[in-house]
This record gives sequence, structure tokens and C-alpha cells, in this order.
Amino acid sequence: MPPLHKATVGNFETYVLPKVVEGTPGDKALAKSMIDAWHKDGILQVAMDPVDQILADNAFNASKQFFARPCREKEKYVDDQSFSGYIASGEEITDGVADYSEIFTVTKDLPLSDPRVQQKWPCHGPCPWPSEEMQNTMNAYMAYLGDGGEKILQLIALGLNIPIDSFSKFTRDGWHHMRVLRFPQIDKTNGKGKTGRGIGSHTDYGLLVIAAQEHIGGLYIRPPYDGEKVANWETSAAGLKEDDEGWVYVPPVPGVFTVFPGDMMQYVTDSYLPSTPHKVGLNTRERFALAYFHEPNFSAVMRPLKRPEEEGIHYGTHFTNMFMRNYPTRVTAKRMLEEGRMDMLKKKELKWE
Ligand SMILES: O=C(O)CCC(=O)C(=O)O
Ligand SMILES: [Fe+2]
Repeated sequence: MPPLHKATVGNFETYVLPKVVEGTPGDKALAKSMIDAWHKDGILQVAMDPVDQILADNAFNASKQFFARPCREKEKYVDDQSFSGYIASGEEITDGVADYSEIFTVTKDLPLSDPRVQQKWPCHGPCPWPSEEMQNTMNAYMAYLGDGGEKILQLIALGLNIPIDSFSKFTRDGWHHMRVLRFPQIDKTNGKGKTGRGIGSHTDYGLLVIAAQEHIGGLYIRPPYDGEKVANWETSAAGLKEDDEGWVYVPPVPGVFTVFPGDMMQYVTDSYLPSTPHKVGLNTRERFALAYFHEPNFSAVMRPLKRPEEEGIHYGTHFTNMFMRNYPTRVTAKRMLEEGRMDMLKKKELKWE
């Protein structure tokens, strides 16, 4: 466990996803158990089969190859329309403090000819891939997690006794994205952040957070507590209880990925499935992780399942607000403001009704 962080060590439930979710009694029992695990621990594990584990291994190898390149070279892989690309250690801000994470973000990779890019939709643009090999490897891994994400959404709906497509109807052409992450060894940072802190405590934005880590750990989560329900779309959850009691260390387990709910899952279920707060500590060795986010369509307007008459939350606006807050000095944020792209979020064409 990384030094400087107080926590208990978690031991989480592990599940095997069915090939297809059909709504059988077996699927229902699995689903209910997954929901119970989220209520108890705030996180669960899914076992990858050996073929899919290769996809994860390949993604970790591509990540290491990229991060091993010289800084001057990595810095070139930035796009000024999307938030895809390289983020140096100390560039991301969580709750006003620089994170030590070094990141390559992958958002929906759209060519300049895509109508949404032409119309200057916020956050829409290409991914500046450093190589075709990294592109293919990351795309293959994300496609695998995308399949898993859809199955999990269907299972959770089954477990809640609501129509099986209650969540997945929002994810057509979903705004799925991934953060390829490297964390420096605790005593090898550039001094821009806070000692021992990799990423400050936060919740993530969409439906599901699906994360994998190699053998060096660093992730901590807070399980749900009665009366502890922060709505990140109203009041920032960043930095919350970062140094309090109650954190649980997520030990690296070979051959699994972890899954927990994001902000939109919390919103549509009226906090029955709260978005899990988490943070990353720096370890005594460098650490690699892959955080994939299974999301609604950028244009989706999310509403509480029990109160469809609510005005709702436009997912694209929530996503854009969060990225503008985390990367205020990035070229993408500057161009967005210069070109008045934030105003576009109010337009009807950007909203699914
Ligand atoms: O490093 C991890 O395991 C998780 C990273 C994370 O929370 C994020 O990228 O949002
Ligand atoms: Fe996160």
C-alpha cells in the first residue's frame, strides 16, 4: 500500500459476466448480488477471460512505451478541439491542487470532417494518436470494455426490476472515453503537486467507471455511507474528505477490472447507486492504470427514472464543465472560450429529447 495514506485494505466481490444478458433467473441473481456489492463496498471486480486479458496487457505495454518517450515529444500529442491527448504530470487540477498523474486521454476520435466537429460542438475533435499501434491497441481494449459496460448496464437494470434497456438506451454512440495513466514514484515527482498525492478525491461523470491497474497499487475508494450523498453535478465532489477516515485501498488483483457507478448513475437512480468517491496515492514505485468511462451519448438528457418529468441533466454539459474545471489552461479550454463554444451547449440540436 502506498505510504502516507490511512486506509483499510479491501477484498471485493468478483463476478463473471455472461456472454449475453438474457434476463434469466441466473442473470437476475447475479445482478442483485452486484448491486449488493456496490451498496456494501462501493466497487466490484469482474474477471477477464484469458483472451481479453491479452487486450489489457497490450494496452499496458502500449502505455509504457508511450510514457517512456521524452517529454518534448509527448507534449506534441495534444488536440485543441477535443480534450484528447497528453496531459503532463502536474497539469491536471483536482480541487485546486495539481495532480501528479501523467495521462493520455482518449475521447471519441472524430475526423475534422465530422459534422459535429465542423459545427464546433464543445469537446468534439480528433484524438492525436502517437502511433497507429497505440490507436489499434487502445481501441481494441476500449471496445472490449464497451461490451462489458453494456452488459453491466443491462444487469443493473434487471437487478432493479426495471426494463433492461433503462440505462443502455442512453449509450447509443456513447461518449465513452479512457484515461491512460502513469503515476510517478513518490520520491520522483516534479514538485508541482502535494507529496504522496496522485489524484485528489473525486467522483467521475457518467454511468460506469471501469478501471484496471497493474501490480503496483494506489487507488482508494470510499464505500457508501448513510447520509453521505454529494451531487457532483450541483456541488463539486472534488477534494471531499480527502484526508478523512473511511478510505479503503483497492489492492491490485491479477486478471480483473473494477467497476463502480458514476455521477449519472447516481442521478438517474436518485442516489440509490451513488457515484463512488475515489483518489490515488503515489507508491514507492511508478504505477500504471487504465480508467475507462462508460457514458451516455454527449447529447443525452438524463432524468431520474422515477421522475421523468424533471428538467434533467444534459450529460454533454456536465462533461464539458468537468473538463473545463480540470484543465483550465489547456489549449482546448482556451479555444472553447475564445470561440464561445460553451454557449452551444444550450442549443436544441445538442440535446436528445
Ligand atoms: O488510477 C486509478 O486507478 C484511477 C484513476 C482515476 O480515478 C481517474 O482517472 O479518474
Ligand atoms: Fe477517477
